[in-house]
Amino acid sequence: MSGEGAAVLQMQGVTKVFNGQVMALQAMNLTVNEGDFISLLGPSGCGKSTALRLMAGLMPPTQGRILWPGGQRPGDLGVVFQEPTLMPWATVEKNVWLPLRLRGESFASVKDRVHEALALVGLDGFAAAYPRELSGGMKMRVSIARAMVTRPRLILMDEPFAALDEITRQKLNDDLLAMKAQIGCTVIFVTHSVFESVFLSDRIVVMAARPGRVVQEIAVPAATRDLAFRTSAEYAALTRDVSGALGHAMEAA
Ligand SMILES: Nc1ncnc2c1ncn2[C@@H]1O[C@H](COP(=O)(O)OP(=O)(O)OP(=O)(O)O)[C@@H](O)[C@H]1O
Repeated sequence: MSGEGAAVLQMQGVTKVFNGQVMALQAMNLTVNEGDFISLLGPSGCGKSTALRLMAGLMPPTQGRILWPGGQRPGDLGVVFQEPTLMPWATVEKNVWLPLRLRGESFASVKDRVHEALALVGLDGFAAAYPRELSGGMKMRVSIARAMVTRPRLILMDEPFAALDEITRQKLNDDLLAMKAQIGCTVIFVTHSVFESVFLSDRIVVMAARPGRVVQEIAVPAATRDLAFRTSAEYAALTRDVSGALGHAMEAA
């Protein structure tokens, strides 16, 4: 499902100014519908992470409003950052347990859910491993399992695959779409990569810097997201369009 559901999040004229002088985000409007996969794409400093942190409720906007029409609150969100941020002293399963532990759930009472989340990311055989025993891609899978273990309706991802090699990144892109389909969540995904944004998204929000702002929204109407799409003329044409929009955004900055 993509983009056909009810609105889950609305940003209305959201502006964020840091220290009274840095306009990190200017008058951002965005409606996120249930089931959407939306990418925020733009150059460094255009306010992508600021937008995500505002959505997560980690700080308030300076102006404007963030509405949750379905009644969902920031506490129901899953968040994945560029660094996997795992606890090195804890096993994989204990890392994934963390959000449930913070809600007061004992490990024994949620062990099945933890293992389900690990199966979802293809790591069911690694529950007892420590982070140091895992590759970069596997650590990111653990981080995604930790975000999904509470079965949030909305997952915010801040350049989660930027530090990974291209092959691992493509595999995680494929797997992320499969996981999204399996748990039926909505995803907002920050990236610098035109290719990644076109492959993953229903809509791409192109942003420019100084001040950080939205310059264009581009729909990606592809019916399937697989190797055939990745190697199609349609994909090549879409990446050309999005690259062009990004080029304009950078000239305008
Ligand atoms: N806590 C803060 N205090 C002051 N300025 C900040 C703060 N956070 C972000 N900024 C500034 O706001 C602007 C937008 O930053 P933000 O991190 O949102 O951009 P970004 O598009 O995510 O960049 P990148 O792709 O490099 O992560 C930048 O000029 C940044 O320096």
